[in-house]
Amino acid sequence: MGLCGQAGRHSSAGTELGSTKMPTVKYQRGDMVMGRWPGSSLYYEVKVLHFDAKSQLYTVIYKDGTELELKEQDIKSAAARTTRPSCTAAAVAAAAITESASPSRRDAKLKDSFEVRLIPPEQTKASENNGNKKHEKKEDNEPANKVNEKSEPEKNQSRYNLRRRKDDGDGKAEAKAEQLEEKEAKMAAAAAPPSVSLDFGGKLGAYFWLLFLPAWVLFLVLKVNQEDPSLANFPPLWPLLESFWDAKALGFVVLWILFQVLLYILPVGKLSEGMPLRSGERLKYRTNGFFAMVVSCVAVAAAVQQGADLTYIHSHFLQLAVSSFLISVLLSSYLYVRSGRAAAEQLALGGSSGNVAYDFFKGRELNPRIKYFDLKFFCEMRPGLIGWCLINFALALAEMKRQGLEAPSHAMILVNLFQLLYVADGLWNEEAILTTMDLMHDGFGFMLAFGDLVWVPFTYTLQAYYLVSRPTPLSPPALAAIVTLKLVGFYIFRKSNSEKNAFRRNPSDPQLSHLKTIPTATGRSLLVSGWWGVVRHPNYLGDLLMALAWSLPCGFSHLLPWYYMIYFIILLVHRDSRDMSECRRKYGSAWDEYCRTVPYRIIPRVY
Ligand SMILES: NC(=O)c1ccc[n+]([C@@H]2O[C@H](COP(=O)([O-])OP(=O)(O)OC[C@H]3O[C@@H](n4cnc5c(N)ncnc54)[C@H](OP(=O)(O)O)[C@@H]3O)[C@@H](O)[C@H]2O)c1
Ligand SMILES: CC(C)=CCC[C@@H](C)[C@H]1CC[C@H]2C3=C(CC[C@]12C)[C@@]1(C)CC[C@H](O)C(C)(C)[C@@H]1CC3
Repeated sequence: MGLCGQAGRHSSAGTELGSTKMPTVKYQRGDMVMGRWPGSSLYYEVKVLHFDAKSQLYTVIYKDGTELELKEQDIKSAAARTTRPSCTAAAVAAAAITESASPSRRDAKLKDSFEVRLIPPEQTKASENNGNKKHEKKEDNEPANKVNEKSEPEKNQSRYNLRRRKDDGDGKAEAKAEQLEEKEAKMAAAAAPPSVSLDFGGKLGAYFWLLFLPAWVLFLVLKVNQEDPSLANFPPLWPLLESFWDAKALGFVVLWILFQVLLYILPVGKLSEGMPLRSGERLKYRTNGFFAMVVSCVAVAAAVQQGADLTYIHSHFLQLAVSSFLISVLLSSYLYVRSGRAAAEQLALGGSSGNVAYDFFKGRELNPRIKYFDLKFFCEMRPGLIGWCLINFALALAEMKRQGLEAPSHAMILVNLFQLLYVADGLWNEEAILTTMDLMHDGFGFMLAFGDLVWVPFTYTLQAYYLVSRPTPLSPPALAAIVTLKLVGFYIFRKSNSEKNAFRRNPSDPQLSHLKTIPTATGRSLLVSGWWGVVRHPNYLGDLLMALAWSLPCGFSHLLPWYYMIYFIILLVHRDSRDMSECRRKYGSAWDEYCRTVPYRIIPRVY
């Protein structure tokens, strides 16, 4: 080391570089030079962004957007290039840590470090745009940098690790470093600028979806009521206007939601922590969904025992759907109005386009709460999801009544049990929802309110509705094949979701130590083996296999019971591409590396 003298002795006059002044120092802004990677003797090509005379540090940027601050002695001129000029910071770091595998050497190197600070890629663009001024400000005030300053040695040790993680001694250092990673991730997230790209076709798209989604639900509900629901039989008969409305139906929906509110606020069950927000805060959620489901089942059974006729749900399906729709519109309006008072850091990224229709549709506030009552979490997991099972059960009773059966048909039992298992599993693992896209990134607006309260209970039940008046016998081999398919799908779905959830909650979980990971500049790693090494969304694969098993019992006479399967393929393909762009933005070249290592998105060797 110690290649050059101190930068300070050169600085006096200052050099004009674009609109900003840079003191006369050895390396100038824009120079391509070789920067030493902290903790190693490897040098990589970097661009000089800024020199700070006060701290005597150069801010440099790697090819993947990672920014570091280096001492002059850790920089060589490009002519001195010796190694891997175009590596990404992540790969660089991996090489560095592999190289320093021996603990004593590694410790020595880590000690020998650095006034270096790792700056997340999100900030890079902003800092590049704002030039030197921004950097000067950041050095003094940026909390992320302060944490990094302290923790760089540990951070490098854990983050840049492409080896199997159980090879790493007693894991204590790793656990400590992972805690720091989490802290850094919080800080990085807090500093992330709002994204400007608009999903769902942007502003025009929002108008379209606002009209199309309710119209589509209405179409499906009318269609499944037709004696011949084939596509040729179009359009379905339009009912009289007064038959859309039923005050009693609205009363039932309101009662159901209030009942779920009551179960949600009961001080029963665990309080789970959500993922860190941009502010660094972690919200607490009452995860007693499974309890709510069991109590709801008991309450429904008691009501039936007392003579309640659940087939009302079948005969008033349209009115119940319309009532739920009205509630979802009221809720979305409330959410939109209250989001006007929300602080900037409480808004979802990209949730504030300024366009009323778009913001109303997509939702602005990330976690709207009334005291501790989390509206998004509640709506996503409770009334609609448990309501879905209630409706399915009512439809099984309606089938028995309509077809004069003593027990529901095999097809109806399969559909009921399969979907009950899906919902029960979701509620049993309720904590896992806290790491999904909806909870972490999406605002709460019409899309999710309508999706949770109308779309899920009134379109996910179409298979059961279809079977009420369309007997579909199943042979024993068909039955066995469908059950097997469901179980295989469920296994993939559950295992992959649990693996990611466990990893995100505790990256140093000893049970996951056999998995390989790719480090990223944000401090979080990506799983690259196990389920997440097979395809990029193994959970979607399992979900799709289950969806297939839900449609198969309804046979092939009509397209209508296959609607869920078709919708789900579209939803998941779109969700996957939304997630890919989001991860590309978050993780930069580490994400590209993951995509190269795991080339298929959902179906191995196909897609
Ligand atoms: N029935 C339905 O209507 C329905 C609809 C949609 C979804 N779902 C199901 O809901 C579940 C959740 O789906 P989701 O769309 O929210 O997506 P998800 O797959 O649970 O979450 C995606 C996130 O996981 C993280 N991630 C991605 N690759 C990773 C890797 N290799 N290692 C570690 N973390 C990685 C990333 O976030 P971070 O890096 O920021 O953690 C990414 O943004 C899925 O099982 C899906 O099938 C059901
Ligand atoms: C209105 C439209 C077209 C879309 C809204 C989408 C919304 C209905 C889904 C988005 C994420 C979904 C989801 C589940 C249900 C449906 C959504 C809310 C889920 C709660 C179902 C149960 C699962 O076990 C799960 C993994 C917890 C699901 C999480 C995602």
